[in-house]
Amino acid sequence: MLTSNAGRPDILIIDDDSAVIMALHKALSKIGRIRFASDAKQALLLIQEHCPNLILLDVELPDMNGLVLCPQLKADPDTADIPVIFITSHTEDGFEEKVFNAGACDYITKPLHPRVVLARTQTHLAHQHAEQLLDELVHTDKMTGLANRSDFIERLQVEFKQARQRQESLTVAVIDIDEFKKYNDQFGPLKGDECIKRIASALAECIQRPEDRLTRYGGATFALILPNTPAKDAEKLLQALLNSAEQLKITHAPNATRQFVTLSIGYSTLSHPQADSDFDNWWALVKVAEHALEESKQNGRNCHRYEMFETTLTTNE
Ligand SMILES: Nc1nc2c(ncn2[C@@H]2O[C@H](COP(=O)(O)OP(=O)(O)OP(=O)(O)O)[C@@H](O)[C@H]2O)c(=O)[nH]1
Repeated sequence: MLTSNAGRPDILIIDDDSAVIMALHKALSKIGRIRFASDAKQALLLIQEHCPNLILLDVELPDMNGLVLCPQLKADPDTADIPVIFITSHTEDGFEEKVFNAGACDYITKPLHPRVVLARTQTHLAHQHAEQLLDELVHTDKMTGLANRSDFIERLQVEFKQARQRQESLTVAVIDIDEFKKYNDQFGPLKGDECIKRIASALAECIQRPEDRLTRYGGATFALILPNTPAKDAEKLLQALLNSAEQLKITHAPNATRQFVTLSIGYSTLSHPQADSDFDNWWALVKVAEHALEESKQNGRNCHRYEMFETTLTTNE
């Protein structure tokens, strides 16, 4: 699903009363891009097309009660984080509780006061923006700007599950800078950091599909998740990664095996998973890829090695 651009928040109003829509539009058009839906069906289509930053939701919609729609949005990982503010004329006892139980972050009662609508909307947009920044911070490697190890672990679990549900293959590659200790010892840690950053950028440039995830897995090690990718397709990309690092021509330490800095890669693939299989040992796939990496180191480095992943086997680590 597409997400909204950070500059101008996308606000979705779901209401079938044109007077309410006009009033909300007037109050909020200066701070965001406003879209409308007059029923739940249309709203879901708009959300699917472009994920809004905030939703203003009427309780009584022609085709569904807002108190039913809101929990549906909260149950879907793609829409769970969108703040939902109810617009309502209900003031009876217990209603407030129902709204928050449905997953709303707030509610505004009619008649609408433009300044109150604006203030509440801005508060929740600011809160959502801060949460997004925090999430980015938690999942990003500061030095390279790539996703970090926590992101890798979380994403791999999601991709592993999806690969089984869709019965698609999933490839994981572990990529390591060769003899990096020698580089560090020769040129010092600052130059070492520079080298890691240059390699990270070169690798990132090779990744074309948005669903492929390159992460900094450890010090001088990267990991790549390739959803819906059989081993033979992964091989082409991995060769391109090896070439991209070599082409940087970063002079290695004099005692290193090669004149320029190179990479070694190990990879493995979850092939033809069964949808009903209860095998969910995603970590075993990483261990097999790591084992293949060791093989490539032993085979002279600057190469990739594949190792078959047996879903009947488990690792103790
Ligand atoms: N400059 C710098 N060095 C790091 C960073 N993280 C890890 N390292 C260093 O990277 C080196 C990795 O070396 P090793 O994994 O032991 O092995 P290697 O020298 O790469 O040898 P092979 O893996 O066998 O090719 C160690 O010297 C770490 O101290 C970092 O963020 N910056």
